[in-house]
Amino acid sequence: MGGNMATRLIRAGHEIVGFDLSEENRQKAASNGAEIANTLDDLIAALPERKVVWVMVPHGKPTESTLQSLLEKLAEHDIVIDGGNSNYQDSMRRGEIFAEKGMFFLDAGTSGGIWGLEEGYCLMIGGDTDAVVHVSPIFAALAPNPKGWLHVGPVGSGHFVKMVHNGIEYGMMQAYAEGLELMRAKEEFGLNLANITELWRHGSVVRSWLLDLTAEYLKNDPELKDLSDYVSDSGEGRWTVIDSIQEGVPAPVITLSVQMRLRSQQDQSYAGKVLSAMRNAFGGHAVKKVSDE
Ligand SMILES: O=C(O)[C@H](O)[C@@H](O)[C@H](O)[C@H](O)COP(=O)(O)O
Repeated sequence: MGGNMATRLIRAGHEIVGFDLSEENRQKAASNGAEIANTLDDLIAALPERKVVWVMVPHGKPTESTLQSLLEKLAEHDIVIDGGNSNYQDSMRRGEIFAEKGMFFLDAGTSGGIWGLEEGYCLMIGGDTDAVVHVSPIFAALAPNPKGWLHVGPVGSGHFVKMVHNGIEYGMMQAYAEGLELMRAKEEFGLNLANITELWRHGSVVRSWLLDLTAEYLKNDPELKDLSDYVSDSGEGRWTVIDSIQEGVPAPVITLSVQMRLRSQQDQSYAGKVLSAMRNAFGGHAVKKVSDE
């Protein structure tokens, strides 16, 4: 994703120095017009004064260690932007540490995925206002249009808003998935789900980007035969649920959507086996064995 963002910035006339641990990614960025650094030190040395570094690495340890290195290597007034899906509480903590050294840390919740290069990225920015203004040409180039980026609040708020955005993403995805499964089960109507999702894209109340992508997928592969029903998760859904509990704000749809993800990640659930065992024990009801499947 960082490579695509660099490409979009270069297309808008920005000069980019890029560093990636993977040689392949470095070469790709070079072929798209970025100046390539072979180490983080080289990257910092190549940047002009009031250095601006955009970090786009997986959240957790990779982000933490990259930011720690930058803290040691950058100087007062420099600006670091974390565009990954970091936990907002980590971003608040990092904001304080950077501020102690007179540097600026901005958290940029970034939505757009693999489509962002052409469609633009939606950016939710947290941090110091002057620093945001200083780097605003970057946000303007990455966003689809002037309304596609926003300084939402103080440091941490960008990743908080992105976390909630992803919680909503979970709920929307789960609702579409359930509706499609119900229509598929109604065999007597022989419903064509590719045609129906395409239909809903035009004037329906439930049209959306997620629906656009679903309709396109089903057009090419209506039975989804090769896909497993295992659905991974990167953490933002879980954090949204934890936050809703801490804030005392009910979020039943998002919570159940996250629970469904977790269920999808189990093969044979132990809880299901326990239910089966109890039902058999109290009622003598027949059980289905793994060997029956
Ligand atoms: O807005 C976006 O572009 C997406 O939300 C993006 O950030 C990413 O695809 C998700 O983080 C996946 O999240 P899960 O792995 O939790 O489904």
